[in-house]
Amino acid sequence: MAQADKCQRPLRVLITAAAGHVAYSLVFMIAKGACFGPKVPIVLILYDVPENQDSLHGLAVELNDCCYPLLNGIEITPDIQLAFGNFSVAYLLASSPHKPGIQRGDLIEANAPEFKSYGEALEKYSRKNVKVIVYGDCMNTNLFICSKYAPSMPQENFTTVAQLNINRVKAQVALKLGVPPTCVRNVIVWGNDSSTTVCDISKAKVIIDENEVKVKKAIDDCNWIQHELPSIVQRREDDIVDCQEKSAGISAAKALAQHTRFLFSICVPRSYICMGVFSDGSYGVPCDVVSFFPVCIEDCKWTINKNLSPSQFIRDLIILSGCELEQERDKALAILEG
Ligand SMILES: NC(=O)c1ccc[n+]([C@@H]2O[C@H](COP(=O)([O-])OP(=O)(O)OC[C@H]3O[C@@H](n4cnc5c(N)ncnc54)[C@H](O)[C@@H]3O)[C@@H](O)[C@H]2O)c1
Repeated sequence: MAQADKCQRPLRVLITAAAGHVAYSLVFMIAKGACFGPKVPIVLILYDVPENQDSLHGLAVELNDCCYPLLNGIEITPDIQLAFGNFSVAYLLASSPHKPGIQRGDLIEANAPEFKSYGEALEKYSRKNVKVIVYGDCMNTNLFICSKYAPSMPQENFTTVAQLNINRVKAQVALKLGVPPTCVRNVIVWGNDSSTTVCDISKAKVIIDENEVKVKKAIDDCNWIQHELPSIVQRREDDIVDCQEKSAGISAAKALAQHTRFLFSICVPRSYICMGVFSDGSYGVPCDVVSFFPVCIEDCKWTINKNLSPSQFIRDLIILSGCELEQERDKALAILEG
């Protein structure tokens, strides 16, 4: 196994809502090298509300007891200035979990002030070259708000995570075709992370009996592809919450780890990569919203992949999801600015 580089300065990684369910799985992924690779030493900065500092202490004890060679330190704080004052990568996890019966508007209302305060803290206390990964319900709108209140921070520094949606599509396609999910590639998701997320398998391929074929051809069921598959993926989080009364934890952390490895070019993908990034108007998505797009990564910098030509059916769905993003952005701004 690769050894941690003892000469390298540890990477300082901030996690917000760190006493929560998603963070509980994520910290172990980071500490064992699943996010930044097996050679990068890590200091974790765990930020949560004062009432949950005991949980953070318990988490730190568990992490220490794992004896991960990469983990060089754990800092725990309810102080936003301390948390945001010295880090290189932040996972800004939303604190309002999805619950049965909760409306999307309620989540926007709960998240907007929190991500405003994260944006203000980034602006005041953080270096301008940090990378910020935003995750959780309404993540694309949360990123928009966070970046708006951190105006001197380049927009390229911010991304949201589309990988869980991609993994969910891959898992369903694999199930339908009776193959392992690793045989499925080139799934794309566009738009918002909501009931309008666009699952696009028009370019996806699958290996069946050692031959790579188009997923569309292998499935050959237009209704399943256009309606049933997106509906399963969009309902997935509700299904999990209904069963275990909390959000997805392990699968969310795995998606965050994959996103990180792509973003920092730690692994070279065999497939399209998708992320939530600021729109430049590509594919008819309005400018000034954050949307899932296929992206290319070079030297840890993303650019929107503009070489794809989605079908008219997919284009219409992307535009619909873009309209929802505009509405959510405007709702969040109205809450914050009156
Ligand atoms: N869409 C999906 O598929 C999916 C999957 C998993 C998680 N999620 C989302 O990810 C987010 C995190 O989920 P979770 O299960 O970890 O939530 P959780 O309820 O387990 O944890 C939330 C944490 O946030 C903390 N918190 C509350 N207010 C805070 C504040 N002002 N500042 C900092 N921390 C604060 C709480 O103390 C708690 O530790 C939620 O939005 C959840 O819905 C979405």
